[in-house]
Amino acid sequence: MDELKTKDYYEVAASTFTHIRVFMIAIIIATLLKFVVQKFFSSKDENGSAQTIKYLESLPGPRGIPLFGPLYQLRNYKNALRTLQKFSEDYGPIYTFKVLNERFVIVSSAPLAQAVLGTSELGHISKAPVVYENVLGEILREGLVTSSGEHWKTHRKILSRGFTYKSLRVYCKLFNKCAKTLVCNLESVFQGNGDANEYRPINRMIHYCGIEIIAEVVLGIDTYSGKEAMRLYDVAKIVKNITSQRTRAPWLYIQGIWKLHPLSRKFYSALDILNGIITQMIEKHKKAHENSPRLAETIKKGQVEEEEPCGNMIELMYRSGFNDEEILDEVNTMINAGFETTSGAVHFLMFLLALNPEHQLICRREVDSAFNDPMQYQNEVLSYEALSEMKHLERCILETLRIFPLAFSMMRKLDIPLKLDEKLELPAGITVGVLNFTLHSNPEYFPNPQEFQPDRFLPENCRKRHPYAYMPFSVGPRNCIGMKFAILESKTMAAHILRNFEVFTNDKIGDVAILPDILMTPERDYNFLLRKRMHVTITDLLE
Ligand code: HEM
Repeated sequence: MDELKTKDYYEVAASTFTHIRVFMIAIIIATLLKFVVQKFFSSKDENGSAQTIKYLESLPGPRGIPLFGPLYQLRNYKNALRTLQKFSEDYGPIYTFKVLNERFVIVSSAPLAQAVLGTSELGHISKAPVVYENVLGEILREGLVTSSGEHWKTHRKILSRGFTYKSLRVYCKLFNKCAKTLVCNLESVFQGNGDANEYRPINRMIHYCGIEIIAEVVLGIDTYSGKEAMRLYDVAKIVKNITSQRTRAPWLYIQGIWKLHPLSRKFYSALDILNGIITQMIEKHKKAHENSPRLAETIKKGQVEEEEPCGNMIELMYRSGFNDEEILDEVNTMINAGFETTSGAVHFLMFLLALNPEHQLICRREVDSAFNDPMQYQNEVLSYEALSEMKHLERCILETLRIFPLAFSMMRKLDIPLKLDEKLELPAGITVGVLNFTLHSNPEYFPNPQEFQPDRFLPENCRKRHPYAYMPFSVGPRNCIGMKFAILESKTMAAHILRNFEVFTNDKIGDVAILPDILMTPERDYNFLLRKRMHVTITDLLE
């Protein structure tokens, strides 16, 4: 574990650049070889009728440079999201390009996005090839994000039971507990030694709160002990950081190069530790539930209500008859899909509320009225109902995810042809993608898209919008299973922060580049000043 300290990671990452020339040569040779093999020895080039191919060829799109297509235009990593945005503006709602022999079609209108993501006719079309298979596939394997077909369908149905209304009500207590620890941690930073007016990052503390929640909900780790969750945080962070590094360096997608790279050793050691923690928890739960019937059996016997709330997800998986490998894959998936997404959203939310104090004030009024109501705040827990009532805070979260939709690209490899409209059918074999941030900044759907306007999400305004114009959680059969969980968790963290602090920032939106890692990631953490609020609660008065 010691050898996996973040400092070491940066040292190793630095060595990437000393090897860069060797890798550049390797990548050029490898890509040339791949091109030659695909061009001359493979029949996998574009499927579809001559008419479709002609149509695809006629679509606009960045042609870029031979072999690498628009990768050259996207080489400036800090600007890459803006470049993709510009492609949509320049080439319209559907455009195409090729990288090596792979054809990509990108759509950025709501009806076309619906045709891609809304269909269940395709069975469950595979997730995007490159990143999913080569990079994320190593961690998530056959988990929900990366699997397809019957396996996906059965697992999705079972795992959905971990996100029902009854389960969410149970998690609410835990969200509150972890959010209170977050407030204590923030207090110790801003009220401890040092300049009380200094602006500081808070991202690490928000992320730590996120992992505590996931550790307890998914793995059943008791976060009161703190130690286990901290270990999980350290190791999950290393796996994630290295994965991000790899996403930025396409030559590391090539297994031969990756396996020789020093980062891969670090990656596999961290992954082993992560899998070790999960395996330990699986064994623990197996022991604890040795004598209780597996859920599948009890349902058959009609003894358990469908809607029984979930204790934790390992228990749900074990009792539903998943084997150890399946549990490992799904737990890794939930940790990766559920931890940095939500905490990243809270980080962006705090930033946007600090930039828009008038909305911070409206949210705070909502929050205070819940905290001051003994029916809504009992035994130091904001109830599920209280959180559901915080409508303006919810609109601020939705608006935050419009501007920063963390999981920004939904790519699909077509297993069978896909009809986009009456005239156009995309052939099997190509990769089609929807970039939600381009839809979210389309003035046709969101006038003045650069402005923070939570009222866009008032019910009357939502009704007027195409259902596929807004999709931070994707839409359709493969939408985010954790959407309600994420909104409830974000609300709880934000409510506790706003109850205790006034939030300021000295950063501006353009100061920090947003990087297209696996998730949208600010190039550096935003800086905040948190001023402790003085409030007297009804409970205080009664005491
Ligand atoms: C703000 C927070 C979150 C955002 C923005 C988000 C976004 C998304 C998006 C866009 C997808 C679709 C990806 C695609 O189609 O390629 C997705 C899928 C998924 N998300 Fe989330 N997510 C969030 C939180 C969570 C949480 C808290 C969990 C679990 C605890 C979770 C678990 C999953 C899983 C398992 C899938 C795959 C679903 C499937 O393919 O059936 N997510 N998420």
